[in-house]
Amino acid sequence: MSSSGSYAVQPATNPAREGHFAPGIFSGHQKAMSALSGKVQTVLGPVDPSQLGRTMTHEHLTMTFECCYHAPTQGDKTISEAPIEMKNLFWLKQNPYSSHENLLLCQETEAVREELLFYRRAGGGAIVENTTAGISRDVKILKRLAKETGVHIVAGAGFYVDVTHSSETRKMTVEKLTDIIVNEVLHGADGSDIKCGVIGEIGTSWPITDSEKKVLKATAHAQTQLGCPVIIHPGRNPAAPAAVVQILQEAGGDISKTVMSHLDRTIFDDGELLEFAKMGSYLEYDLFGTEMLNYHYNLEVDMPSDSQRVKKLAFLVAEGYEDKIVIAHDIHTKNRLVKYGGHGYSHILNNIVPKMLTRGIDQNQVDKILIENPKHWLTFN
Ligand SMILES: CCC(=O)NCCS(=O)(=O)O
Repeated sequence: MSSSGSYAVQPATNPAREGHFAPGIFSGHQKAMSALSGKVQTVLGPVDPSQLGRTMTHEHLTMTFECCYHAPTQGDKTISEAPIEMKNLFWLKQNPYSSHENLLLCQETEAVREELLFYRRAGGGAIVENTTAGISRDVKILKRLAKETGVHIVAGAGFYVDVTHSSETRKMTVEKLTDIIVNEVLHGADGSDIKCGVIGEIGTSWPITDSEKKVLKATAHAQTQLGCPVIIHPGRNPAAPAAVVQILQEAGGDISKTVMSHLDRTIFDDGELLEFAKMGSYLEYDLFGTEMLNYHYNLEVDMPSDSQRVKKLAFLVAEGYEDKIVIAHDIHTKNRLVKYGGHGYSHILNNIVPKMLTRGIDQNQVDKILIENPKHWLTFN
């Protein structure tokens, strides 16, 4: 920021910024950036960061996950194709990706609306909705939900994992991808004027594909121009988060304003976790409420329990990372909703916070994790 409070555009000496925009377009961005500086951009418009309150930094309110359907064993084929029934809820908890119906969160807007009202009553203020291109983002529904529930909702710009990239997306240059992302933040997404307030979740696989590498570079370039928050979905390998950060860093991204999601199923070794933490991103434990015996996307992984997640948070706090931790549930299937016997969007506030307080994390640290860290991350530079 300049002393007059307006955003000072850096000279184009950063290689990540050079040559990507016609001067006319760039000065348009410059104007919008000064308006967003110091604000959080929700689907209802920019707000003062102090208005957010307790914030879940990684949720979905409407999306489809058919891209990631996991075929069940032969014996479970019938349940997998049937509508969801009470008697199959335990099966669904163990096999969430093997039921077609379970992957259609987009059919549950009324239930989600009701559950956001529970969330407000439980003391929740804001939700970051990470649905990006490839898993059916719908910012118009997000705007309606924000209006009807009073929950601040921040929508995500950009692209999910490679398997969802269209052939058109794959052919795009980094410049074109950057333009799309910048446009979703400055002008609106999904053919509307409803604007995204974060880039991501940007999807990556393991190994990271060529198309994903282009999207990561575009993410860094867009972030450099916008001064905005970024959130990443890493591949399922302990080396994946650092590999992503390296690509973002080399492309000029601001790692201190980037969240690395899904660490609960990605890095297990404490030494490796601390090595990664040193790279400077926010560290996100966002699968609270998910407990399953076999994690079908990577059978090598033992999905942790909520108690183990809390232990990891306490470890990171003890190691001095209380200013870098953020948490969420990452609800992305129907069975996670209260309507289907799941934990819903208020589980952390109702059940995990009291547990944190008995496991060496004090109220001030809880407030940092739920209020201060999300606020700083989400505020545009
Ligand atoms: C779209 C939701 C999402 O990607 N969730 C992550 C699931 S997992 O990779 O952690 O299993």
